[in-house]
Amino acid sequence: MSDGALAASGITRGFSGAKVLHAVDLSVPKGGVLAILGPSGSGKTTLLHILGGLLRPDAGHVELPFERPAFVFQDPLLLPWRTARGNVAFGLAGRRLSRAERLARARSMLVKVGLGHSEAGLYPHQLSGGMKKRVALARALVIEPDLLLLDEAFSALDVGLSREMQQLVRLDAQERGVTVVLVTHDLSEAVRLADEAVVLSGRPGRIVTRLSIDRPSRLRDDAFVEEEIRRIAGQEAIRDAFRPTLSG
Ligand SMILES: Nc1ncnc2c1ncn2[C@@H]1O[C@H](COP(=O)(O)OP(=O)(O)OP(=O)(O)O)[C@@H](O)[C@H]1O
Repeated sequence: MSDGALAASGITRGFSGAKVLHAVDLSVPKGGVLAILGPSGSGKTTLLHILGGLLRPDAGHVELPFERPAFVFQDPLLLPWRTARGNVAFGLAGRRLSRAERLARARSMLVKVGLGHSEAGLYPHQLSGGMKKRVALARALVIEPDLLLLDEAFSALDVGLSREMQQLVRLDAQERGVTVVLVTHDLSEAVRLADEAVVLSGRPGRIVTRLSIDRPSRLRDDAFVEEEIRRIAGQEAIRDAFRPTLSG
């Protein structure tokens, strides 16, 4: 593919002789949102790292036609010696921007993730887990990525905040045509945000089903999301992947 799509074919990967991913094929059109779902240990994070070029597959190929990929890792990985504002501005370090401009952009992105002036000056050890996650998201968005890779980016947030952050990503993706790949355990997050989802089997992870969520994401209200989850949850592959969540 040469139309700006992210494309992966035959992705296989193991660690110390144990196969974690087997022959995964997927593609995401430019500006599309793909969710990766699957049970714990099915290789979702490994696949995300391969799609972002952080890890090489043992076999297979990834086409990665992007200039500014940004990751939000499961662990926020903030620099402990920098404030929230400093951590976000750090993402802009390579740009030809004055320090004042970098800090101004960082401040404004922190406001978008709901962190005001006083929080912007706090150090990571002074931030709650949810606040750190928001700083990590701001650090990714501030560089105006053309590929955004999210690994459980909203998982430590309460429901309201998680929805707000999802909305922020959705708007950013729509306005700038960002391609987004997100790993999640939360089916409702996938149904709200993604155009397509792939579901991995237990280890070694291979794609057992693909779902498409056809309604434009801005038109997915709570009733649609609930109905779609019911429909999807009826599928056997999804029941297997989400057994602990769905039975709760
Ligand atoms: N760097 C590594 N070295 C050795 N084993 C690894 C490494 N990275 C991942 N693994 C193993 O690969 C398997 C898949 O891990 P991965 O984190 O990709 O799964 P996951 O589906 O994202 O899991 P979870 O949902 O629990 O986060 C696990 O058994 C893990 O222990």
